[in-house]
Amino acid sequence: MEFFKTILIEEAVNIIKEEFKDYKLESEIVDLDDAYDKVLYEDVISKEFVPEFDRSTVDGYAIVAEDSYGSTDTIPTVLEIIGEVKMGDRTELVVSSGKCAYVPTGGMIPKGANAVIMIENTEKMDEKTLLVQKPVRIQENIIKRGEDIKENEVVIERGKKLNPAHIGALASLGISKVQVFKKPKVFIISTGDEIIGIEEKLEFGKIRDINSYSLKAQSKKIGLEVVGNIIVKDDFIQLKEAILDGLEKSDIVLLSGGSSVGERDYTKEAINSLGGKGVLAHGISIKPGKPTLIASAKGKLVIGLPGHPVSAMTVFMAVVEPFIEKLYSLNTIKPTIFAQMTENFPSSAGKDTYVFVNIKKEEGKYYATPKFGKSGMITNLSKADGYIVIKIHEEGVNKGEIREVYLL
Ligand SMILES: Nc1nc2c(c(=O)[nH]1)N[C@H]1C(S)=C(S)[C@@H](COP(=O)(O)OP(=O)(O)OC[C@H]3O[C@@H](n4cnc5c(N)ncnc54)[C@H](O)[C@@H]3O)O[C@H]1N2
Ligand code: MOO
Repeated sequence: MEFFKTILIEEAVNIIKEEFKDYKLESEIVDLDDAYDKVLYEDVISKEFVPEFDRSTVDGYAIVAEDSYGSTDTIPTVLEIIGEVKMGDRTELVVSSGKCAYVPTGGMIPKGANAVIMIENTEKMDEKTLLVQKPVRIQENIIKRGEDIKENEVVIERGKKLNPAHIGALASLGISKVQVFKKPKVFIISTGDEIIGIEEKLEFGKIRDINSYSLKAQSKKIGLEVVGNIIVKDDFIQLKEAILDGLEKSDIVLLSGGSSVGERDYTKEAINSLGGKGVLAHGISIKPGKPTLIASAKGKLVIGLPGHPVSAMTVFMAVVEPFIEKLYSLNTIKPTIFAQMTENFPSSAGKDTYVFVNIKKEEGKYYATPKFGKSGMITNLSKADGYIVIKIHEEGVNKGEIREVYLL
């Protein structure tokens, strides 16, 4: 029987990046309302200043700041109120020393004024007279023209995954259509005689198809479009046809199950029968997830993930995600925390070990407790808060050690 020679995770990722370096994502124009979580295709360059005019950040009186110097409750400065700025209107008022004008929050600063004193730091004696009871600095409570965004400034760079704040920035510039990367398409195949659809009756010996669903969700999470999924039996012809169908409909085919070395593990054979380069690597130094296949069929990426649900998801995170990030030219910083291990956990010799953990926060400090479940147990992952990676050269992790925990 043929056994696999494992390669490092980094090598696996590099093989994929190198082999598929010519994969280029197309772009599409979408409405701003549909742009959230998509990746920007081109730098957005501002054609305007935001704000277009100097605005007040508070409700108050536009004044000449120097007039207020030394003002207190007991010795206020007396100013003449020359009028009121109307919200949304251009103002023709001109403020000079000894004068002031009322401005609402967001209102235009009249010419001559260089600060706004908050209403609560003043007292209006009558329609024409204001007492200023506190000093303000020059430019205090004013947002200057272009202070937020300048004309010709790169507002958002290509390759940014658009978050709600980006959407707001685009709205501030009146950009209602955005050019984003088209999502790469993925087709998902679950293999195994024992695998049944989740709505089918569960007969003894059968297993519900977890992987199609968890992999679809993981795919969506990282910006892939799932174009289809199917369950196939451990049958060479059926498997080959399913892969061919997947290759026609998508850019990436993900299989799970049948990637090991058992007698009914046809994945490798089926991929190799399609022509092209076929299997590029079989076996990665990762726990869980060692029996992974990386292949090229008809010029497209095919990944054979292990059948165990946690293994399949782990390999997806370790190998598929970095490739998709590269495709999108993304440079995401994964959210992590530093936590103290509450127990020892052994590593597997010759592998990067992914250890799922539960996190507790006590008196401002994080504690991570490793989970000892098996890779066939989905709750080992669904009940976890994060994971740590024990690198290949390390001898496990010790109680009391501080570790970086990747949050799930
Ligand atoms: N002789 C060896 N045997 C095995 C090795 C090895 O190195 N030498 N590696 C083990 C490891 S580690 C894993 S992981 C599994 C991976 O095997 P396969 O990828 O061939 O997966 P299957 O045997 O088809 O399935 C494994 C397990 O997962 C269940 N499964 C499969 N698909 C799904 C699905 N869509 N939803 C839910 N559960 C699924 C399946 O019923 C099996 O229980 O190989 C070991 N063996
Ligand atoms: O490595 Mo397997 O993927 O442990 O379960």
